[in-house]
Amino acid sequence: MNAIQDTYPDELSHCYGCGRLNPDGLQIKSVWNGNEAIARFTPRPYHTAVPGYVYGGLLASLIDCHGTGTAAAAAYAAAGREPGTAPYLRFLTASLRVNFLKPTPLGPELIIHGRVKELAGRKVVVEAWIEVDGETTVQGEVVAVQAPDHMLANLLRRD
Ligand SMILES: CCCCCCCC/C=C\CCCCCCCC(=O)SCCNC(=O)CCNC(=O)[C@H](O)C(C)(C)COP(=O)(O)OP(=O)(O)OC[C@H]1O[C@@H](n2cnc3c(N)ncnc32)[C@H](O)[C@@H]1OP(=O)(O)O
Repeated sequence: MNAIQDTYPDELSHCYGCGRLNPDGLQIKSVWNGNEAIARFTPRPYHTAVPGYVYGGLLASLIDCHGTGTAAAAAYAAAGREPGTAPYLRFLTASLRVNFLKPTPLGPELIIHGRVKELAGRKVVVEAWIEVDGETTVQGEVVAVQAPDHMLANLLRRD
């Protein structure tokens, strides 16, 4: 199954967290299964907080971009539309809350989960959490708001 980020148009694919066209970014891939979205990410040694543990800012970035990706996938599904089709359902982070429940070990693959708590109008509230070796170490919530048309129009204008 395609990741939602692989369906974003090129102009909206430069985000540090989730843009497939950002060679220095995290390039996370969120796959929607009809119920939740899952992304997998293995931190690099330079993503260190203290030796052996993952930097919290990276974990927040994973929650952030997986949250906006989950919102996009869920919004297309709710509208009965094919992901990535225009007019684009692309979401910005209005609010990001992250709780670090316990230290996240550096080395193993992280599994990032995203589920929709609320979807109404242009707003999607996503609960997200990070699992490593079967334990949840981070829990968060993203309020994602659909990018207003005037913002998209500026970026998508081709002249
Ligand atoms: C980075 C800027 C890009 C600009 C160009 C965008 C076009 C490209 C689009 C897509 C590319 C995406 C690239 C990936 C992004 C990955 C994640 C990030 O890093 S995003 C960067 C950090 N986030 C921001 O910089 C947002 C800055 N904030 C804003 O621009 C506005 O505040 C925005 C669009 C988020 C909302 O403004 P409104 O005027 O459209 O919203 P209203 O109509 O007032 O609210 C809609 C609903 O959302 C709720 N809402 C709005 N802000 C909220 C908040 N902070 N907390 C809770 N709810 C909030 C409201 O209560 C309302 O809810 P009710 O419909 O009444 O239920």
